[in-house]
Amino acid sequence: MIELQDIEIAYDDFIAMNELNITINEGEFFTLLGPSGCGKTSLLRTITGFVSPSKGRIIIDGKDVTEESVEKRGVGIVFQSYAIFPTMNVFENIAFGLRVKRLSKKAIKEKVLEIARMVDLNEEHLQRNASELSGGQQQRVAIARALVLQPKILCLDEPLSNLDAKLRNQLRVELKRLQKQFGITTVYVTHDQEEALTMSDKIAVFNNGKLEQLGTPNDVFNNPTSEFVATFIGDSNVLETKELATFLNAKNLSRPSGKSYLRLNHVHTKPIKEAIELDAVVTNVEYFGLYSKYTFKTVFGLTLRNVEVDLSNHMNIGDNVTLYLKQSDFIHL
Ligand SMILES: Nc1ncnc2c1ncn2[C@@H]1O[C@H](COP(=O)(O)OP(=O)(O)OP(=O)(O)O)[C@@H](O)[C@H]1O
Repeated sequence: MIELQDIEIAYDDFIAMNELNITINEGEFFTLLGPSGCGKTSLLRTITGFVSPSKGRIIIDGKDVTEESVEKRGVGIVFQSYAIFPTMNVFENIAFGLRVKRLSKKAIKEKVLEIARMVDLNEEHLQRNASELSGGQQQRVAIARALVLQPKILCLDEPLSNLDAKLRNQLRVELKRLQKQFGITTVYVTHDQEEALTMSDKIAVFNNGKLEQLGTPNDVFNNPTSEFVATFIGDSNVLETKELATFLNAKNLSRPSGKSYLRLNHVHTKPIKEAIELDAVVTNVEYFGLYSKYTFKTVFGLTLRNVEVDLSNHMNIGDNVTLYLKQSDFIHL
C-alpha cells in the first residue's frame, strides 16, 4: 500500500503538484492520468524517489520512505524510452539487477529464463544485442528487467507511447495480465484516456497540478465531477446553457441551473424508450472504420455529436434526422 500524505512538489517557485492525499491499495493498477504538464510524471518520480517532495510524506507498507533512496524503496521502474543498455545482450540486460544483488549464476539464469518466457521473449532474443530489437521487444526487456527483481511496486511512465497502435493494444493486454498474475501494486502514468480506462482499477485525473477526480474507470467516465473530467475522459457534448434551456422549455421539461454534458453514446438516431425527440440535420461525418462520429445541428441551435457503431446506418451531410435523448443521461455539474 502506498500512502501519499499532503504531498506538494515544487521546482523553485513553481508548484507542479498541489497538496495531494491519496492511497494506492495493495495489488491495485492505479493510473495517473492527465494532459501534458499536469504533474503526473513529477508525482511518479516522487514515489520512485527521483524527486523529493517539498511537503508531505510518502508511506509504503506503513514505512515512511520520504527520505529513502531510489534503490531502497523496492520499486521497479519502466520508462517511456526503454532505457536498456544497448551494448549488452538481452539476457544481460534482464540479469543486470540480479547480478548487482549477487545472486548465483544458476539462480540468475533460472529467473531470467522464467521472466523472459512470461513477457514473450525467446532464447534467440536473449542472445541478441538489445539495440537490435524492435521497440515493442525492447519495452518487453524493460518490463522483464523490472519484474525479475520482484519489486513490491511497479511504476511505469508512458511505457507504451512510443509504440504503434497495434503493438500498444497488444502490450496493454499483456501488461495487465502480468500485473494481475504477479499481483503487483502498479502506478501507471499516461495521457491516454483509453489506456487508463481499459487497464486501471483506479484512475486519478490531474489538471494543472491538482487532483480533479479519483475513482474507478466507471466512476470517472459515467459520473465526472468537473467539466475538465467530463470533457477530458470520453468525448462529451457540452450543452450550451441558453440553447439547452430553449430546448427543454419547448419540451416542457425542467432545466438544470449549471452547465450540462451528454456523452456521445447517449445521442441516438434510433428510437429508444422514454426519449425526448429532437429534429436535426447532419453537418459532419467522420469515418473511423469500426464506427463513425456524426455532428448534428438541431432545431434549437444545439450542436450534438454522436458515435454510430451500426455502420449500415450511414447518413450524409445535409440529411434530416430525428435524435433521441434521455434526460437521465444528461450530466449536470
Ligand atoms: N526539473 C524541473 N524543473 C522545473 N520545472 C519542471 C521540472 N520538471 C517538470 N517541471 C514542470 O512541472 C510541470 C509538470 O511536469 P510533469 O513532467 O510532471 O508533467 P506531466 O504531466 O508528466 O507532463 P508530460 O506528459 O508532458 O510529461 C510542468 O509545467 C513542467 O514544466
